[in-house]
Amino acid sequence: MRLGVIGTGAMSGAIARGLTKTDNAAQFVLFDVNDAAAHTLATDIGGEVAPDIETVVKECDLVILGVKPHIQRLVLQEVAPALTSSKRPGIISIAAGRTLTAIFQDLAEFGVSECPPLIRVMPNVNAQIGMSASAICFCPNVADDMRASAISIFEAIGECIELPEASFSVFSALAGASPAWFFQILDSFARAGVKHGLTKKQALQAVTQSMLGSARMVQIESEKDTVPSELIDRVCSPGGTTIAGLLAAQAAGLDSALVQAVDATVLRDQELGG
Ligand SMILES: NC(=O)C1=CN([C@@H]2O[C@H](COP(=O)(O)OP(=O)(O)OC[C@H]3O[C@@H](n4cnc5c(N)ncnc54)[C@H](OP(=O)(O)O)[C@@H]3O)[C@@H](O)[C@H]2O)C=CC1
Ligand SMILES: O=C(O)[C@@H]1CCC=N1
Repeated sequence: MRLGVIGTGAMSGAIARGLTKTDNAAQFVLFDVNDAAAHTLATDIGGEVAPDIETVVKECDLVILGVKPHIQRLVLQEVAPALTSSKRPGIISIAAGRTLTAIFQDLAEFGVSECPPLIRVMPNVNAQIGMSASAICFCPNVADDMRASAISIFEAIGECIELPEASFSVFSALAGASPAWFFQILDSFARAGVKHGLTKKQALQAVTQSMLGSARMVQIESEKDTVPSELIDRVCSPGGTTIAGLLAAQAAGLDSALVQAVDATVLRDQELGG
């Protein structure tokens, strides 16, 4: 399969780098206004750089639009002329907020009368190490084999669930944005460790391994229907250290800070939608 990428930045780069470490045999055709960015990625993954967007669209089976949401309309204007031929690639948007309807409305304004096969995916940056949590949804006209190809890409670089588009905003918060929050949480814990005398490296190693193990524990225990609150109780000894720390974190607004983070992300995602 020939996989096009328009906009070879942080997220597309993570997808491409992650995919080349799997046995998914995609051949990449890349384009970026920043020619150096496209060439760097091409060198890393063994792909080719196209001279323009039209070439990417004409040569590929699936094309990932990897530009920021506010740039997408501009890119769709350049994509549109190549979508009038009978062989049209699947267009995969990974942009936060941008709905399938908004994407088709833009294309229609640029002369595309019949909706092309449009696919929306919300991946995350951990795609680079095969650990993305991705959601996918499709326009009704996407053929079964194209759906399967798109799903196979995102399953190769982590987990991929089919989700109604209406749930994309909250998924974007919980899975698309959350890596940044977890990186922040790790960094904050590591600083607390430094405050108490560990080196930054020791502190980061301790808290990273603990977070990894805890996430895995939740995954494994959830198969037995054990919920996180039961796991919390297993750690909190009566009159012990953990409950003292947990209550202090809650008094400082831990729960409400996380809910507010999700609320703000959902709101911003919806603002970016049109
Ligand atoms: N970063 C993440 O973790 C995630 C991002 N996303 C989505 O992925 C998309 C890309 O985000 P991200 O990778 O962070 O952004 P980046 O800025 O890292 O990458 C975008 C790339 O597109 C290039 N570009 C800008 N304009 C054009 C154009 N007209 N034609 C071709 N290329 C262009 C940029 O070049 P230049 O830098 O020179 O402008 C840049 O190299 C966004 O829509 C975002 O919502 C989704 C999930 C997670
Ligand atoms: O910050 C953003 O808008 C993108 C979408 C999800 C993660 N990064």
